[in-house]
Amino acid sequence: MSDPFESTKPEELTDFIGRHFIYTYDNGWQYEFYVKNDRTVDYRIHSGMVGGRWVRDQIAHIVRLAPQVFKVSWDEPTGTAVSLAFNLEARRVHGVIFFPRWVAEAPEKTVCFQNEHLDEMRALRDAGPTYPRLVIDEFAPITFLENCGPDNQEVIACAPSELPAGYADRRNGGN
Ligand SMILES: C=Cc1ccc(O)c(OC)c1
Repeated sequence: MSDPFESTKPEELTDFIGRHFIYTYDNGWQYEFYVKNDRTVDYRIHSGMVGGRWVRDQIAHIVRLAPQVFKVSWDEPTGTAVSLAFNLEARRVHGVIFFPRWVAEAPEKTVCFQNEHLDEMRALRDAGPTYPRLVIDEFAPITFLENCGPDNQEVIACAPSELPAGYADRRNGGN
């Protein structure tokens, strides 16, 4: 902590692991995100360019940048790269997503429960085209936040469309 450039110690992630979020980017895209453990995230996309898509057990790089500020980064089987900064104190996320060209051209090809289509996604990634990438960065207020503990398999366990009506509006924050 005295050296801001030292890497994150496991105990510095305990505040973050197990957190379950819903947030809506300023462009209207709504995401639900669960920090399963220090290397793994699950998510569901409620609306936006790839609304309906959901993913479990995505391996990610997770670090603490400052007290209550965490960064989560990963590269998906589709070739889409994502980096998210969570500010728990301010209840705000900043997300950056780098879409390969083929996803920008046909986002619907990625709308599925990805875990059941991993080989297909890698084949589409390898077929491309990859460039030019579509880069989108946005802020999002966190409208729902709870702690579900680590390695909870019930948090992200069904498609967005299978959730009870109004689930994504279950707010516990003023934003
Ligand atoms: C593509 C996945 C994904 C998951 C959570 C996010 O907040 C996100 O923001 C761009 C993207």
